[in-house]
Parts: sequence; structure tokens; C-alpha cells
Amino acid sequence: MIVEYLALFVVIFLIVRPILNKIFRTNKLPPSPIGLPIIGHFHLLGPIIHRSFKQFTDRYGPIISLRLGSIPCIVISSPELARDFLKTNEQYFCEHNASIAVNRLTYASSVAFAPYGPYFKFIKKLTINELLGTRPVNSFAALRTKERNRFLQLLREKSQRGETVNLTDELPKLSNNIVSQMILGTSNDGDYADEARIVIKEVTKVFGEFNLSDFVWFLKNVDLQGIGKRIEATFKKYDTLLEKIISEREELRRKRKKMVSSLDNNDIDQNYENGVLNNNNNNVEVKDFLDILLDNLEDHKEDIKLSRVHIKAIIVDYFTAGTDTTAITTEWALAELINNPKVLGKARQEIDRVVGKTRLVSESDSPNLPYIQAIIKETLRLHPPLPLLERKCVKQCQIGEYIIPENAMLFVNNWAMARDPKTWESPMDFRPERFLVESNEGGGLKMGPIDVKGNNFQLLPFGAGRRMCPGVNLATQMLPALLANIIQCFDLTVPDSQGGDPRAVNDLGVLNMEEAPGFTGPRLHELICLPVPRLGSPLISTIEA
Ligand code: HEM
Repeated sequence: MIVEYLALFVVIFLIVRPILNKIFRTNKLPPSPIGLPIIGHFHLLGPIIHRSFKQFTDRYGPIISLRLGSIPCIVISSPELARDFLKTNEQYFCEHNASIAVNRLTYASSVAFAPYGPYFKFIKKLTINELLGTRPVNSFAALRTKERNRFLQLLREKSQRGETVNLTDELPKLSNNIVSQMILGTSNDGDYADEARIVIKEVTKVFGEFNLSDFVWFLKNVDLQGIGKRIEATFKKYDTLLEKIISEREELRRKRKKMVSSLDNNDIDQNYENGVLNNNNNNVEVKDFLDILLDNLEDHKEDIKLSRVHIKAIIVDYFTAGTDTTAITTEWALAELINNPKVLGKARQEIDRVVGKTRLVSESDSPNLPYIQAIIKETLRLHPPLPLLERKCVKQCQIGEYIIPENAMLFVNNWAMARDPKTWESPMDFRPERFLVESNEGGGLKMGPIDVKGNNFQLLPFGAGRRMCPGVNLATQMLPALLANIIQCFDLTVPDSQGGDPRAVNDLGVLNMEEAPGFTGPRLHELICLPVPRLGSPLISTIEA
């Protein structure tokens, strides 16, 4: 009997509460589907969270509130709301929300999840000056060319042997080689690459999972989904790897110091040129980002003193943030081009007209290749590598008619915004032309006003404002040239037997474009292609790594 009364009470409470809220406006939260006690709206979420959020948005409008366990969440899905939250009220949403997985896997010292305070500002400045600002990104152009050429060579070898290439596996290797050499130096060319990539894959997977322990307070220490166990296993693997990388570097630095102290002042002047030490074995050592971090650790000259744990966390941050995002963008772009041969044809026409057929496209050609750039933008629109921007409300605030509670999670649904016909004409079509406008100078097309840097809030693949992605320069330099090189040199044909996955491609040779669950919106099916040199392209024999 008591159970029946209790059930009746819960049902009445669930029905009456929203009505009372509406009448008395007691909580002024945005509209919300009916939730359950304790778990809130968890039971309504499917495996791909941004899809579930879009279904709620289609029903309740562009701003909704949810409760995931005990955590209030706000989901927004329009450029106007994105501007309200990320620009007009940016001070309330300038932090990322750190989950249990993030805290453990980044030693609770991640820059990406740090509060917007002195530590974050110090590392951001250091990163822009030494790694990801325009100057350092330009200074690594030769490294990127070398890695792109290696990738093209791989495609050439595969094509000569008549073998397929698994792009889902190979593209992250390329991006990880670039990011890891930018951080750890070119002498580490591939030393840790395989181990690092496996670990990064595991880290990004765990980051993307909704862990009940994050949301239901009494499950905080209960590992119902087994995620905690996987976090620990992943942590052990990469902590060992990072210790190895840092210890080897410390040993090398000790040797370098010894060598310098054995030189007299004249020798030092002769051996050091522009901050570069030549150790007489033609072995020139340039300070890389890891050296700069270790300088801070050893010298303690800066206001912010880094610890070994900070350094490990920073490496994890940049490895994970920079690898999958760029690889997945290239993979989706190639898949879209395979499914849209007209777009591919126009892209090639542009390359042949601007660059010709006797040399490879280089990064410096990008400004003259607006159609290629528009393909990258269109890919980032339809397949944003971070389908959900996640922020945390650091202080209760009022936005429009709604009160946003402190510690609420904010989700900006990039994926849903790209599919809104109010913002985009025929949103589901892959149409790079939407980003181009007529050029006054001699006809033709040029880039239109919508950029990827969040300035007009229609397109937010890199986020916006103070917590916007610092890798945007690197990604926008790297992606157009890589895509252009691949399509300049090869036709990618899709064999029916996509690694034995019958659903990856249909009878007409059209690729299945479904996504898998995950932090970075990966493709459900691997992209496996047979590279065939473009007819008569003499370029392929000239590729040098
Ligand atoms: C296509 C490539 C990439 C995309 C689409 C992308 C996207 C994003 C997004 C959406 C955010 C969150 C921004 C926000 O909250 O407003 C972010 C943050 C971040 N990204 Fe990227 N990213 C890419 C490449 C990179 C690369 C190459 C690196 C570095 C090597 C990088 C490092 C970071 C870091 C450190 C953060 C945290 C920033 C902070 O907390 O302020 N990203 N990225």
C-alpha cells in the first residue's frame, strides 16, 4: 500500500511541478522534458549525445534545461544564443567542465580544464609564443611538409602494390607525428609515435563517455559502467610513457649542460648561434616546447612555477587535443569528396588552375585556393570534431528570462546548429559554395564573411572567446594543404569490401556517413581506400620526404 501511495505521489509531483513552475515562475529554467527523480533525464539519452540533445531541441526550442543526475545542464542550439552565452556573458562561462576521467587522466592539472586564472593565462601565453601562435606555426612549415610528403609516399607505395590504405588509422599517425615533433622536437621523429597514438585513442574515448559517477552523487565512488577501471588502466600506460619521455630528455639536458660547462667562453660563443647549440658532431640541438617547460621547472624564474606533473598534463592536453581533431576532419572531408564527385572535380580544377600539375600544393598556396578552404569549412560545419562545446557556469547569472544556476553545465550543440534550416540553406547538403562570394577583382570566387574563428557565431568548430581552441592557426594551416595534396595526386577508390565491413558502403559505392559515439564525432565505419595515381600525374614520382 505504501509503495502505491509513494508511486502516486511521484507521478502527481512530476505532472504538477512543471505547471506550478510555469504559473509561479519559481525556477525560471529553460523548458525541459519530464525527468525522473535521481537520474533526471539520463534515461532519455542515446549513445550519441548531440543527437539526443537535438531531438529535445526540435521539440522544446533552441534553449533547454536538463538534469543529468544532480547536475543541471543547459543546451543551446542557435547562433543568437551562442553569442549571448559565449560573448555577452562570457565571464560566467569561461571554464571547461572537468569530469572524473579528465581529472585523473590529466593529473588534475590540465590547461584545457584549468580555471580561467593565472596558471591558465601563463600557459596560454607560453603556448601562443612558443608553439601555436602564427610565428611558431609558420616556423614548423618544413616539418609539416616533410610529414605530408611521407604520407603521400605511403599512398604511392600502396598504389604501386595495389593495396588499400586504412585512412582512419593512417591520418592520426600523420597528425600525431606533427604535434609530437612540435612539442618534443624533431629528433624524436616517431620514437614514441605508436605507443602515444594508442594511448591517445583510449584517452579520447574515455573523455567522450557519459560516466554516471560524474552526475549521480551517491554513485561517485561506484564504478557501475566499468569506466573507472579503464581510466586507471589508461592512466598507467601513458604515465609510464610520459615518464620515459621526460626522463630521457632530462638525461640529454644533463649531458648538454656538462658539454657547455666544459667549453670555455670563446668556445661557447662559437658553438652557440641564435640559441642553437652545435655539439661539433653536426648534431644541432634546438630548444623545443618540452625544453622550454623543463627550463621553467629547473630555473623557477617565472612567476608561475611548473611541476613535473604540470608538464605531463600539458603534454597530454596537446597530444589529445591536437591529434584526433585534425585527423577526423581530413577523414570526413575525404569521405564527403568521395560521395560528392562534382565537388571533388571543382576542387581539382582550382588546384590545376592555381598551382598546375608540375609541383605539389604547399601551405603558402592556401590563400589562393578558396574552394579548398571552403571544403574544409563545410566539413567542419557538417562534421564538427567537437560536436558539443562544453562549458561550466562559474556563477549564477540571468540570461534573457532564464536563471542559469552556478555549476550548471553548458552545452553548445554545434552539430545541431549545422543542421538548422533557419541558419543554413539545405543544411544537409555538402555545399562548399555557401562559404564563397563573387570576387570584384577579375570575377571568380573568394572567401565569404563566415569564418571558423567564432566571430559570427554561425560556425563554431573551434569554439569562441577566451577559451577558444589555441590550435586554430595550426589546424587551418595544415588542413587545406593536406587535403589538396591528396586529391592533387590520387583518386581514392572505395573497394566494396571495406575491411570486411558490409555496411560501410552501399551497392552504388556510396559511403555510409553515420557517426560513432565519442568526444570527437568519429565515423562509424573506417575509411579504407585504394589510392590510384591521377592519370599522367608526373608529380607522384617527385614526392620526397
Ligand atoms: C580541426 C582541428 C581542431 C578543432 C576542430 C578543435 C576544436 C576545439 C574546440 C571546439 C575547443 C573548445 C573551445 C571552446 O570551449 O570554446 C578546443 C579547445 C582546445 N584545443 Fe582544439 N581543436 C582542433 C585542433 C587543435 C590542435 C591542433 C591543438 C593543439 C596542438 C588544440 C588544442 C586545444 C586546447 C589546448 C584546447 C583547450 C583551450 C582552453 O581551455 O582554453 N586543438 N579545440
